Formats: sequence, structure tokens, C-alpha cells
Amino acid sequence: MTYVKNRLRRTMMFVPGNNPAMIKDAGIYGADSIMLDLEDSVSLTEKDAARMLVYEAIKTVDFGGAEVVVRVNGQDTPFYDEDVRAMVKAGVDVIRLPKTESAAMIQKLVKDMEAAETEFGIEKGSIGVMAAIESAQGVLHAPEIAASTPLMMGLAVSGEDYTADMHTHRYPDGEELRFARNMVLNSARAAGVYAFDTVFSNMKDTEGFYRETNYIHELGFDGKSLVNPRQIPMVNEVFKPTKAEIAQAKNVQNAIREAKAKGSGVISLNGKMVDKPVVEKAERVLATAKASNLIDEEGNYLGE
Ligand SMILES: CC(C)(COP(=O)(O)OP(=O)(O)OC[C@H]1O[C@@H](n2cnc3c(N)ncnc32)[C@H](O)[C@@H]1OP(=O)(O)O)[C@@H](O)C(=O)NCCC(=O)NCCSC(=O)C[C@@](O)(CC(=O)O)C(=O)O
Ligand SMILES: [Mg+2]
Repeated sequence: MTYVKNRLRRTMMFVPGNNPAMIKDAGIYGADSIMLDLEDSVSLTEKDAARMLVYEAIKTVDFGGAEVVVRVNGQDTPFYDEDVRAMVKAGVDVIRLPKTESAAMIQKLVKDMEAAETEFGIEKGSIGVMAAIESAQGVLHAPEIAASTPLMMGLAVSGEDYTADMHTHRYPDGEELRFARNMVLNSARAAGVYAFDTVFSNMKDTEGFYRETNYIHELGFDGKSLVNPRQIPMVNEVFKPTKAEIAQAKNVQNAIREAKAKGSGVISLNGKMVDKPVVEKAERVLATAKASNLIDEEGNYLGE
């Protein structure tokens, strides 16, 4: 497996690391990233067995081209050292550190990964890291955490632990997460890394899931942590650029090409100004459309 810094990461599905049936089939649902969990979905008595299972799975299971992320146990637990060592040896793509509260915690993770890479003769820097922001301290230090290492792939908001730390609960309107979401997203963008929204745990509330996914898509998140495969197509639907958005993005690209040929960086398209930020947004729409197989290399629309 190989860590790729830039790729489509709309859906990151948690898979409990002690559940062989779920792990075996995790690749069939089309998640962009599969997150094998050694932390809170695994009971204390199963930590060692889950680590061995996840290690074997990374070596042998076909995850259908998904990126493979492992959430190790926290640095304040007796499981962390062996989790990191085993996952580096297995050749995971990305290690997710839970309950990250400082840049120093990520720098320790990178050091521990380097030690394991040396031990097992693995190329340095071939595994990415990501940080879960799950507390008031984590949110306050999100800017430094995001910029703590060139290996940083992204930051994730973790709404369940965060709301516990803030002495509140999850509510349908998401007000309790507003500050954390904005801090994490802004910190990720400032450092040039990915931003992931938190899990939505009520599988029966489809309407609420769509509402939350639309909201975080509008804010600018790259993707969402998920707990169930039924959530994958719903996120993809929300994140998919429409045919009209793709056509508009192509018009913007053509218009700016024409403007540049005339020596200008700004032009009007159907009465609206097209300048650098508009072009950047159009490029992002086309990159997502391409990665979602909605257009070919030449930009021709391929349809659903
Ligand atoms: C929720 C439920 C029990 C529902 O079960 P159900 O059985 O009712 O589901 P069904 O829909 O009926 O399943 C249909 C078929 O899909 C298979 N299937 C289901 N889920 C699958 C899956 N995840 N991976 C692969 N396969 C799956 C299933 O095996 C079946 O396969 P088959 O029998 O062959 O048809 C189940 O999904 C599940 O266990 N989810 C993962 C829970 C988890 O990991 N929690 C920890 C992470 S959060 C956290 O820690 C908080 C956080 O840290 C987060 C942060 O940091 O962001 C924070 O602080 O906020
Ligand atoms: Mg958590």
C-alpha cells in the first residue's frame, strides 16, 4: 500500500478492528478511505487480538482500492506503542491519532513511526498521519497540529468525545459543534491539509444525515467520517458536482484562457466577474468530477 497525499477523500468509514466479517467485506462498498479502528470500538480485553487481526487484514484483504487508515489507541494507553509498530510493519497508508491535543503529540507519533520504519526496513515518510481533534485543548491547538509535520494528511473533528469534553451533547442543529468545525476546517485549510467532519450515529435519521452532510459540504470539508456503509452513497451524492456545475466550470476555464490570451487576468462571463478565486473553484469542481469519473481526461461529460 502506498500513501498518496492528494486523492479523493469524501468518505472515511470506521470498521471495528475486532470484527473479521466487517473487515473482510469493507472494500465492497466503495468508501474512499477505510478506517480500521483499534481504539474506542474495541474493548480493553480485545486490544491485542484486534491489532493482530488488523495487521493480517492489511497484508491480505483486498480493500478495493480504498485508502487504508488505522486509528491506533491514544498515547496515554499501554496499547499505543505496539499499535504504531505493528501498523508500520503492516504497511498501512495513514495512521490516525485519536484525542490529539498538541503538535508535540503528532511529532512523537512521527518519531515512533520512524523508529518502526528503521526497525522493519521501510522507506521513511511512506506512511501519512492524521489527527482527530476531540477536546477543547485539541481545538485550541488545531492550527499548530495541522502544521506539525509534512506527513500530515488531515484533521478530523470528533464530535462525540468533543461534546463530552464540552459538557454537552450532540443536537440536530449542530450548534454545539460550530466552533470546533470552523476551527478544524480553517486550521486544515491554512496548513494545506484535508478536513473531515465527524460521524453521524443515528442510522435511522436519513433526513438528518443529509442535512448535516449538506451543511459540512457547504462549509468546505473534504469528507466525513462514517460508521455504516449505507452512508457512503448519500455522501457521494451530496459531494458530486452537478452537470450544470461542471459545464459552468468548463465555461470559466475557457473564458479565463481567452482573457489570458488577451493579456488580462479577469473577464466577464454572462455578466459575472471571473477572476483567480473563481478559476480556482472551477478547477476544484473539475478535479472532483474527474476523480468521481463524471468527466474524462478531455473534460467530456460521461454522465452518471
Ligand atoms: C452502527 C452499527 C452497529 C450498525 O450495525 P447494523 O448491523 O445495524 O448495520 P447494517 O446497516 O444492518 O449493516 C449492513 C451490512 O453492513 C455491514 N456493516 C455495517 N457497518 C459496517 C462498518 N462500519 N464497516 C463494515 N461493514 C459494516 C454489516 O456487517 C452488514 O453486513 P452483512 O451482514 O454482510 O449484510 C455498525 O454499522 C457499526 O458497528 N459501525 C461501526 C461503529 C464504530 O466503528 N464506531 C466507532 C467509531 S465512532 C467513535 O469512535 C466516535 C468518535 O471518536 C468518532 C470520530 O473520531 O470521528 C468521536 O469521538 O466522535
Ligand atoms: Mg472519539
